[in-house]
Amino acid sequence: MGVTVFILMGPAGCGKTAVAQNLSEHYSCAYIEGDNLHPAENIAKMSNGIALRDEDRWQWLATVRQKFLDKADEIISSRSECSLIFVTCSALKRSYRTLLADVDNKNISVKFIFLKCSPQTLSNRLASRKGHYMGKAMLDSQLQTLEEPTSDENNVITIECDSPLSNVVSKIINTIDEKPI
Ligand SMILES: Nc1ncnc2c1ncn2[C@@H]1O[C@H](COP(=O)(O)OP(=O)(O)O)[C@@H](O)[C@H]1O
Ligand SMILES: O=C(O)[C@H](O)[C@@H](O)[C@H](O)[C@H](O)COP(=O)(O)O
Repeated sequence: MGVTVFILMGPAGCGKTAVAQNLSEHYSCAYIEGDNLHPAENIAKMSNGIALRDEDRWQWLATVRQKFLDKADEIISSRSECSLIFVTCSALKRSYRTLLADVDNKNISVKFIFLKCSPQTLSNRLASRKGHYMGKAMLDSQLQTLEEPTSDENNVITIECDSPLSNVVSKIINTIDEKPI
């Protein structure tokens, strides 16, 4: 049996968590929250409005990757019904995506879903989100760091996400199920 890992990616506020929760519910499949895997130092930095650097992110990305690989092994060995895993991870740079997708197991396929939003939408969503360490003030650095996936990154599906959540989730489900959008 093969497992497909879908990594919901994009800057803070694009909807990674909200979308992943909906998809995992729809498919009754696993969901891994990348934000929960940051080391405490990273959370402290972001809470204080300090943007992460590459050096802060490598270990975190390796942890995210290991977490979904372990989950995929578990699914394969238990012959679980659901062969999909949804992961939230900003994966802002191409080099981060390369690291995450570097999986030497023909039974595990890694794909990215880029939740593409206008800066205005991101700003509005971060302003209204409550109780999260990542404030609106960090948005500029997120957008500066973001390397939008290019057409040669053939493991990336781009979904326009300025529309309501239900619409975004439906578009992704249709794509995963290979129905016309
Ligand atoms: N498509 C959408 N339309 C409206 N609000 C959304 C949409 N996607 C997410 N939100 C809301 O925007 C905020 C940020 O979403 P969240 O999932 O936390 O983003 P991320 O995990 O990418 O930082 C949350 O309050 C969430 O409920
Ligand atoms: O690489 C980074 O700078 C961080 O991972 C960042 O991109 C991520 O967005 C935070 O974890 C905040 O969490 P939210 O994305 O849920 O706002």
